[in-house]
Amino acid sequence: MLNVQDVHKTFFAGTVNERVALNGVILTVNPGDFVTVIGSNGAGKSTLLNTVSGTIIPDSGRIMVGDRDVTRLPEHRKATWISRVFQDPMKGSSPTLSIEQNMAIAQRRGRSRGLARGVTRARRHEFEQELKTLELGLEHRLGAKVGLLSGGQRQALSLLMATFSAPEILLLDEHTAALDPQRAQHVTEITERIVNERHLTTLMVTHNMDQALRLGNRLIMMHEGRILFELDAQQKAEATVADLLAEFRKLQAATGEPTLDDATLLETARSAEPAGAPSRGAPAHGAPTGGSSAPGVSPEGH
Ligand SMILES: Nc1ncnc2c1ncn2[C@@H]1O[C@H](COP(=O)(O)OP(=O)(O)OP(=O)(O)O)[C@@H](O)[C@H]1O
Repeated sequence: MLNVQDVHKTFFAGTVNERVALNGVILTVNPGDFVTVIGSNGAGKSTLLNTVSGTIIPDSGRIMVGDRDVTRLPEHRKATWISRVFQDPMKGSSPTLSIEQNMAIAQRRGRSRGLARGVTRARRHEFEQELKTLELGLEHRLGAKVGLLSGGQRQALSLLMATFSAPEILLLDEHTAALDPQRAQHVTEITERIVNERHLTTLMVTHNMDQALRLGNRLIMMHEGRILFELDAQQKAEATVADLLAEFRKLQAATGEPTLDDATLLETARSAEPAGAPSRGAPAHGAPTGGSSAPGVSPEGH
């Protein structure tokens, strides 16, 4: 379980460049929950993931993984419990090592340091079985250098490696955003399967509204460092991309600032329903989150 308790983070506090990135985030992700995270530009989505993973230490508040207080632990100390897949397919694996060497390291992650000396036949067989599930033919290329793989193959491998050690928390940071639509779709399907099969407790940031609605059992929308509203599984099932876009537009009207960046518009254009399609009755005013500092979806409250 992940428990984010009233976390605040301000960059360059007290200077002209001050940026409030997290402004009292309260979030409980229960075991097996798959929470998708959307939000306006600079809403604090990445900073939230960074504070959970340990890349950034919050100014105040607490982050608990199970009953451990991990607020001030650096990233490498959290690696046993928290895994992350980044947007950049180049980040999750070592290009100069083979697929099996990368997998061997991933398997040992958080347990001991250094490169596994050799890969036993049993482990190789295990790796092959794991790779088969990706349906990319990588099980036949265990000795190939990872640098030779395509972005999509590499991202699928990163995802597999990130989930190898059965992390208590899986963080997905726009992990399909850099892929072309077809590969993004494939990695999305793999994500859904792995998370479900392994019952992983997952937090996924995405600019793709369709993906945010289709995947997971909860959705949160962030704005200005807070969780503005949350949809539960039922509400998510009933909501449409058009409903989510309407929420962004409401925010834009209230703040006078653009809330949708190019990445979101592009991703959304790919997946949005035809203009004028009837809403499936989305809870346009999503349920207030259990601990959200925002009273509901209404931007007027901010
Ligand atoms: N390392 C940093 N140094 C200074 N300011 C930062 C840093 N990281 C984030 N910020 C600022 O904190 C705020 C939140 O940024 P963050 O990247 O978390 O938002 P986001 O929701 O992920 O945005 P986007 O969807 O546009 O990537 C922004 O104003 C951003 O400029």
